[in-house]
Amino acid sequence: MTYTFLKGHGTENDFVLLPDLDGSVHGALSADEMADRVRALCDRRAGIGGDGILRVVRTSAYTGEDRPVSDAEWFMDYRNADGTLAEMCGNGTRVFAEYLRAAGLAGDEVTFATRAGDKTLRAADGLWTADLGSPKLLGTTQVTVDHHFWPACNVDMGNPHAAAEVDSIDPHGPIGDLYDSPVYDEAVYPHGVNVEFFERVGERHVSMRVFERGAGETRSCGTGACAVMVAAAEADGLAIARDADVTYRVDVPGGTLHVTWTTDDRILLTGPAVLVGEGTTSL
Ligand SMILES: N[C@@H](CCC[C@H](N)C(=O)O)C(=O)O
Repeated sequence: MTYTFLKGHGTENDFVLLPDLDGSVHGALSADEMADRVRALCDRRAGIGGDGILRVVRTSAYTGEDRPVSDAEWFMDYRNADGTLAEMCGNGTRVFAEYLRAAGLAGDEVTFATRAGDKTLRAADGLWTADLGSPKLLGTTQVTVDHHFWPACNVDMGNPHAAAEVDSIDPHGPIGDLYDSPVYDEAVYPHGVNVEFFERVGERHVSMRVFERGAGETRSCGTGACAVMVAAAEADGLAIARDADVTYRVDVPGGTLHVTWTTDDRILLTGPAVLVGEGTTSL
């Protein structure tokens, strides 16, 4: 059986998109079969290659047990490259919105369902801004690489994050190459965690690297950038004492994102979304 795919990315966090509007293409697969298909598609040598999958399906046509309760027409069915489900993907929301717009299924503003609730995105000046809702600051935890350890801010952006401020994110420094997951507290994160390391570049300007749950080190992570911004803003005393919207620039290996924390406690993620091509596959 062949089916259509597209390839896209947001600051080089790259995805295979699977249009499956009425659920008839992938909906009949068992959970294990779908996980196998995701791994095959995301394989960078034998497949298309990607950090994850964005399946585009009508909310009413999604047959998974975790079907969201939502009036939104479209559901962003996100899966990590290793086949696991994830609640949220910030860069993915922009690429998903870009696909809907390019396919004539939405305009410059769209709301769709995700496993972390409905998300609204708006396009302006060639970028998309995603309203990712309120962050949850859950205290301090610890992450370790080799014999180095750092305190990290536990931030829930719909998916779990540990954001650690460090002196340097240089791969030749203590963080190293991030081939393996940093060690984290499994009691705090029983379902795994995305680990971000960030360093200060200037005022309200940071640079980060990330080890993503289910994907390894990636070139960007949108929710990770939001978690980093929240951690930096908290350290800067802006988590509570915020009398105006606050924006941080977050540099990632694949580009630049901007994250705004509004006075009404919402996180807005702004960045690019690119569709690079499409084709058919039988993977
Ligand atoms: N890259 C994404 C996050 C994707 C999901 C993550 N790996 C998880 O398992 O929570 C982003 O841009 O937010």
